[in-house]
Amino acid sequence: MVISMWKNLLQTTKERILQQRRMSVYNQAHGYEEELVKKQLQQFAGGSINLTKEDSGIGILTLNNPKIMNAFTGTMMLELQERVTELENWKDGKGLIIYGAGNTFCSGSDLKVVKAISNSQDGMNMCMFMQNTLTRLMRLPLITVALVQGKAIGGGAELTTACDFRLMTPGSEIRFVHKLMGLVPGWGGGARLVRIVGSRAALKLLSGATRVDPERALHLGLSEETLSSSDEAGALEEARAWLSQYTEGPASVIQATKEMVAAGRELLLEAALRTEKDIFGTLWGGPANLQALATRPKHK
Ligand SMILES: CCC(=O)SCCNC(=O)CCNC(=O)[C@H](O)C(C)(C)COP(=O)(O)OP(=O)(O)OC[C@H]1O[C@@H](n2cnc3c(N)ncnc32)[C@H](O)[C@@H]1OP(=O)(O)O
Repeated sequence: MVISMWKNLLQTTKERILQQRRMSVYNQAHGYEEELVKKQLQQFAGGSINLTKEDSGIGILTLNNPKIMNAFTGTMMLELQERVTELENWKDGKGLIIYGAGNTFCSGSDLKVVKAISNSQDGMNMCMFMQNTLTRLMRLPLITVALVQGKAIGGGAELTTACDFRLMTPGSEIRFVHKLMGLVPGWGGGARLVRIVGSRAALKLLSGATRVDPERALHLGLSEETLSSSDEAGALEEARAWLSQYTEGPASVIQATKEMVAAGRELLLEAALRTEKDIFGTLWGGPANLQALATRPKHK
């Protein structure tokens, strides 16, 4: 009886955590009609977003539209949402690397799409769609890395900020060019950049449309490390090795760790503490915890 009540409570807690993770920033109450937005984005086809899930628990997400520097068409935006849904449901997942095909990261929105939807309502719809998707990406229970080769420009720079970490290859750059387009970031990259580098550095990068090379990115805390390889296979291998330092161990523990940090990053202290308690409750006395106790570990 007590055990079954405990199991029910645990299940309810897990469902609440899952629900929080999938919560969208925008819904109908904000005048956002997702099905209409999807129909419109469907008209702008090209490129793809591919996902490979490796046995190690690391997923590789490829932005694949190299003819236009992996710029996002409408169908790529839709596919990104689908892949994020798939990753939210990946029970054995622990980490994710996002990179661009053809040795370059992403040059933002496809300018053809930008021109075609240059009225205010359509622009706002695309902005809400991408904010919803990138917020869910940021909240994935996986440790995420943007592997920046070549250029991460405009929306591409914004996408890097939805990842937990950025790794850059020699000669690469991250650049928020929005000002030069008469814009500000709209995919959530402005708000996230402030949280990563602080408001003063963010203001400089955005108002100067500054080219951020690997050295400067390291100095600002925008990048974790400059990799030594510039070629795709070598850089991916280095990124995998870097990420593996943090994904060793059971998926349940890695996922809980990421969710706890995401709560600490996003919520006010009391709400973050309650979430930490809920997440702790999903692990305490669980298989990984019992197995660790059985080995009577010493952490010398
Ligand atoms: C969310 C808000 C946004 O993202 S607004 C969009 C912001 N992005 C931009 O404005 C990027 C514009 N493109 C550029 O500045 C340059 O193409 C960059 C990315 C610096 C690359 O320069 P470079 O290495 O010399 O290559 P390139 O110019 O020859 O480009 C190769 C082909 O790709 C194309 N391309 C590039 N970016 C886009 C894009 N965002 N949308 C559509 N097409 C793009 C170029 O036009 C070029 O094509 P083509 O060879 O001229 O047919």
